[in-house]
Amino acid sequence: MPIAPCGHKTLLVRSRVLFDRPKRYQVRARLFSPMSEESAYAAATQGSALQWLPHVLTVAGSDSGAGAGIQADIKACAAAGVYCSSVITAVTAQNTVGVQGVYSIAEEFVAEQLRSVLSDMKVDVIKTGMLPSPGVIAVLCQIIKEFQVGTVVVDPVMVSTSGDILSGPSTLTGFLEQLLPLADIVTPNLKEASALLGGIFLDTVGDMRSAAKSIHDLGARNVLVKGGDLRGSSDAIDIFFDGEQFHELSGPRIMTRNTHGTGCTLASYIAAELAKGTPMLLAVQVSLHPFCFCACFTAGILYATLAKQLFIMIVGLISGPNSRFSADSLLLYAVTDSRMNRKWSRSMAEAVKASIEGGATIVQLREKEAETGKFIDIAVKCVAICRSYGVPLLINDRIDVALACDADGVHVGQSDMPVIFARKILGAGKIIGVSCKTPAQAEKAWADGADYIGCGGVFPTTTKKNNPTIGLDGLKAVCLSSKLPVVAIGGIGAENAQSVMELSAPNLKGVAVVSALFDQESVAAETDRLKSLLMDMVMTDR
Ligand SMILES: Cc1ncc(COP(=O)(O)OP(=O)(O)O)c(N)n1
Ligand SMILES: Cc1nc(C(=O)O)sc1CCOP(=O)(O)O
Ligand SMILES: [Mg+2]
Repeated sequence: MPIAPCGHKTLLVRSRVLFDRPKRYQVRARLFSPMSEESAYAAATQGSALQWLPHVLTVAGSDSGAGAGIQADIKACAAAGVYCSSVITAVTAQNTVGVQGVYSIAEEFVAEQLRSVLSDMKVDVIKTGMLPSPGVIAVLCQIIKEFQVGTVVVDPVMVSTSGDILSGPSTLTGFLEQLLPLADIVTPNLKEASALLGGIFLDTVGDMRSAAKSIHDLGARNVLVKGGDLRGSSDAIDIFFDGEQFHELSGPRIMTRNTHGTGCTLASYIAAELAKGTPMLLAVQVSLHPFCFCACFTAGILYATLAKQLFIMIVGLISGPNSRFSADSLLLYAVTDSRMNRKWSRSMAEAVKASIEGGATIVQLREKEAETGKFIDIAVKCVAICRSYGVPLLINDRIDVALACDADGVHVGQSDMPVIFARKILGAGKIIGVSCKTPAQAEKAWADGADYIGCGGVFPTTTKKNNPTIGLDGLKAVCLSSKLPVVAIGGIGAENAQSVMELSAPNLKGVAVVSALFDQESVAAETDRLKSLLMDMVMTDR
C-alpha cells in the first residue's frame, strides 16, 4: 500500500492500517506519542512493525536449562508484552542444579551481534546479564554510547544461584568504571552488592540502604538491592534508591531453594516495563507485584523461578489487553449512572454500548444501588460489550465485583478499599484508579501502585452528593504534584472541557463524565460531540 507524505492525521491513520499492532499501541502512536511526520513515514515505509513495539535488547548468557539467562529474559519480556532481541555473550551448559560448562563468546562477535540489532531496530532498553570478560563490557559500553541507547538496566550477574562463577573478578573494574555510570538501574542481590563494594559485609536492612547509596555514588542512577538472601527476616525486603529517596519494598518470604533465574526474570520485567514508558519506581513495583497476591508468590525476590515464569506468562495471556494500562485511554472516560438510565428508559448495556459507539475511550460502571448479584449480572454483560470494542471497563468501588466479572480494573475513592490492598488482590494485570483531591493523596496513590488518578470535583456537580469542588486550581495542584496520569471529573461537559484540558499539565489525560453523556437523550451523539472536541484539543496541542 503506497503512502505519500501527507498530513499528520492521515499518515498515522493509514500507517495504523498497515500494521496489525495491538490497539493500545495504535492509540498511543496515533494520539499521544506522535512521531515526527518524517519518522512516522520512515517507519511506515521502511521499517517493520517492530518500529512500533516496545523493545528490550538483552545482552546475556544462554542457559541451556532455560531457567535463567537469555531464555528467562525473553520469556519475561514476552509475558510483559514487549519484544525482546538477544545478544549472546556466553553459552552455558546449565540446569536447575548448577553450571556444568561455560563457553564465552569473543568480544568482537558480541560487538557484531550488538551492531546487527542496533543498526536495524529501535531498541528502547538494553538489559545486561552475564558479561563474561572485561572486553565484552568494554565493547558493550562503547556501543551503548555510539547508538545512544535510551535506557540501560544492569543485572550485575557475577555468581549463579548455584554458586558458580559467571563473571570473574577481572570484570569488576569494567562494571565499576564503565557500565555502572551508564546504568539507569542496577539490580544486585546481596552478594553482588557486596562484590561491587569491595566485599563489604551486608547483614541488615540498614546495610542494604548504605550499599544502595554507595552503588548510586558509583554512577548508577537507580539502585535496587535485593534482600532475598538476608538472614533472619521473615519478609523478603528489597531496597530501592533513586538518589534522593529510599523505598523499602517488602513481602512475605517464600521458603524455597528454587531460586534459579529469579534475578534475570525480575531485571527483564523491569526493563520491559521501562520500555513501555513506565516510570522507574512503578516499573520496579509492578515487576515485583504480579507475585504478591498468590499464596505461592511473594513480593521480594525469593520465588520459585519456574513457577514464577509460568505465572507471569499466565498473567500475560489471560489478562490480555487488560494487563497493560495506557494513560491514553483516559481521554474520554464515561462513568455510568443507573438513575439516569432509568430516566431515559435504557438498560446499562445499551448506555455503555452507545457511549463506546460515540467514542468513549474507557468506561466505569458506577452502580450505587444494585445488589451484588444484580451488579455482577450487569457487569458481566458490560465487560463482554467493552471487550468486543477493545475498550477497558472498570468497576466503581467493588473489587469483588471486578474479580467476578473479570473487569479490566477498579476505581476506588479515599474511603473505599485502599489502593495497596486492591493491588494485592487484583495483581499487576488490572487497572486501578483512585480519587484524589490533594497533592498528598496523589503522592500516596503513586507510592501505593495506582495506575491513574481521578481528580475533582473540578466544577460543582449534582450527580454526586456533597462533593467538594476543588476548581481548576485544585486540579492543577494535583496534576503538578502527581507522577501518575490524571483524569478530571465533576461537572464537565462540552461547554467547559476546553478550560479543563487547557491547564498546562502534561499528565492531565482527559475528562471523566457522567451526566453530560448519560443524562441525555442520545448518549452516542453527546459522547461523539465531546470526543470530537477533545480530539481537536489534542491535535492542536501538538
Ligand atoms: C474517574 C473517577 N474519578 C473519581 C471518582 C469518584 O470516586 P469516589 O471518590 O470513590 O466516589 P464514588 O464514585 O464512589 O461515589 C470516580 N468514580 N471516577
Ligand atoms: C463520581 C464523581 N466523582 C467526583 C469527584 O469529584 O471525585 S465528581 C463525580 C460525579 C461527576 O458527575 P458529572 O459528570 O455528572 O458532574
Ligand atoms: Mg468510591
